[in-house]
Amino acid sequence: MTQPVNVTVTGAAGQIGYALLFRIASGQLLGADTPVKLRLLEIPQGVKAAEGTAMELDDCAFDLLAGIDIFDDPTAGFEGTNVALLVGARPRGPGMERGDLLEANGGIFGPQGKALNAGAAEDIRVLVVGNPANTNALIAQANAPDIPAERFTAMTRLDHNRALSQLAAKTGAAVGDIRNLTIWGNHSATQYPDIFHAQIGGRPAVEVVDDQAWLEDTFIPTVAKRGAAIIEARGASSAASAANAAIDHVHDWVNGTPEGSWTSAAIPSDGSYGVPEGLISSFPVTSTGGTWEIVQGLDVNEFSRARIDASVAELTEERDAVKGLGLI
Ligand SMILES: NC(=O)C1=CN([C@@H]2O[C@H](COP(=O)(O)OP(=O)(O)OC[C@H]3O[C@@H](n4cnc5c(N)ncnc54)[C@H](O)[C@@H]3O)[C@@H](O)[C@H]2O)C=CC1
Ligand SMILES: O=C([O-])CC(=O)C(=O)O
Repeated sequence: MTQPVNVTVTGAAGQIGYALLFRIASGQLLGADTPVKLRLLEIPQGVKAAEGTAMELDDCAFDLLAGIDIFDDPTAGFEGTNVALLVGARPRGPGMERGDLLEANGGIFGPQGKALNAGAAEDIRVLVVGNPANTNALIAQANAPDIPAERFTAMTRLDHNRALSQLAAKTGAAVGDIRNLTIWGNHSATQYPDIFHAQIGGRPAVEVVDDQAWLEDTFIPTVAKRGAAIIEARGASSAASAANAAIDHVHDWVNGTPEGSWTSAAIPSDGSYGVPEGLISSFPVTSTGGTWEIVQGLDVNEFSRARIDASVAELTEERDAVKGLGLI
């Protein structure tokens, strides 16, 4: 049997944690041949609930689950870890401004970055889910100077999947017939879901849709504001769909994206498409050999350019704010 892979999940006792852990343990994150050891990291108040989840994981008798450990200290929680899913974050409370939220999360992602730097395995890969995900990833990365910068990523796969589903519903196509959608920018309401390079059953998606008003007035805002719509409907933020997207992101990162198609992930910019180098921004990406690469050479029309620029401007502001707070 192959060596188990150590997977640390922070915020393990939260709603996304509950939707995520069972799927990791069943082999959906890394594949049906890869045993996993789960490391659940919580704050002290969350440890008891994490213990309950661990009992349930035991009760599933998953073949691939080689062990579960629970921690309330990041240094111990990230010791030897290969895959870190940073889900736990400080939600925005009443009256909190963006700056307050960034500062509160700096208190989480700064120490977690240091702990990853101190003890994670050589091949560590980090996915940040906790919001504001892109900038939290930047904070963790800045605190982990010995880990290659490209190992820090943030999740826009939920946005990507939401866009796929909306496009399928509009056109009557199967989700599996749609290729090469892109989410650009920040995981926030400024994100830009781009269908200009997408294909549906081999035809350009814009041609199949043939409805610019729908694109501008329905598709883009529906995808960008879906998180808020879920909160409104469910009384709680997306959890199972967020966990599903985290599984998709890491699975494709480790096992590769299918030939001839790309997905979306927020990864450190190398300056491509005019996104300032170092910002953790969503791009069209493929993965081969365990490394994300930005899809190059796409024409960006004026409509797309303005929207990409607006989201990237927000990311730049967030970066400047955390820099001002001394968090990076
Ligand atoms: N990127 C994306 O697409 C999405 C991101 N999110 C974000 O994911 C995050 C988690 O969401 P939920 O699971 O619904 O929240 P939740 O509030 O149910 O759970 C969060 C858990 O994190 C724990 N936690 C807080 N600080 C921690 C720390 N320093 N170390 C370890 N654990 C810590 C809490 O005790 C709690 O159990 C939120 O920030 C949410 O906004 C949610 C949906 C989609
Ligand atoms: O909007 C939220 O607070 C949760 C989130 O990130 C999403 O569902 O996309």
